[in-house]
Amino acid sequence: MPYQIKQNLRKYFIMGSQNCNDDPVRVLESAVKAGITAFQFREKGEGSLTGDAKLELGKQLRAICRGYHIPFIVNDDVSLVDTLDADGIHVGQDDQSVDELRNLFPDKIIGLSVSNASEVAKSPIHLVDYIGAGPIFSTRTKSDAKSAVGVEWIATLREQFPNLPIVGIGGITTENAASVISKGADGVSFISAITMTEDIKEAVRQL
Ligand SMILES: Cc1ncc(COP(=O)(O)OP(=O)(O)O)c(N)n1
Ligand SMILES: Cc1ncsc1CCOP(=O)(O)O
Ligand SMILES: [Mg+2]
Repeated sequence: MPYQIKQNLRKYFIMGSQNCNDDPVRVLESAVKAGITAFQFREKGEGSLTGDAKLELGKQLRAICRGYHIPFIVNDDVSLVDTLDADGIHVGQDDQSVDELRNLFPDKIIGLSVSNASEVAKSPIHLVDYIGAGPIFSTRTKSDAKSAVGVEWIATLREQFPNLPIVGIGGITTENAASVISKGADGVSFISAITMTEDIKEAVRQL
């Protein structure tokens, strides 16, 4: 794997066209130029593209990440991993199982969401490259998000897994990102902190 996963989790931007008021290609270009360290293509939910339109957008976003040498991770959609030559896939507890994904993609980055101790207990943590912990704060971006769990969830995970790459997600802003890192996360992941800002460069800098 050409990436240092902990370093690449530092400023992990997630986006689909449904999150953008502007052209998503321009939004991602601005974000990578400003210094994001990883990108997740999450074309999902109300207003999102499907079929060929989703694929075409994915190709453009993938090319941007390649040009800037940052990992391009696909959300949920296993069929896109090979088609877009993605660096990895992120799945949640109700998506395709990590065991199956690890068999399919022995050398790709696999990320898994965990929101509480019972999810940790039933997850093959040893098979994943990183975990997405959250929602840490309340979010309006994901309509079916679980309740916010708070920054202590990061501390709990860090105590249980001293070396596991951990990224916080959910309601992360320029104001609260530092509190997530101070509890032991390797990085922060965010959607609206970038897609809803007037100044992407400044938002990435502050994050
Ligand atoms: C980095 C990161 N962490 C968590 C999630 C959420 O994944 P999931 O629970 O599968 O929800 P959806 O994003 O699929 O709606 C994530 N995408 N990325
Ligand atoms: C995909 C996802 N998973 C948990 S919260 C969330 C949405 C994060 O969006 P935002 O950074 O705008 O709160
Ligand atoms: Mg999912």
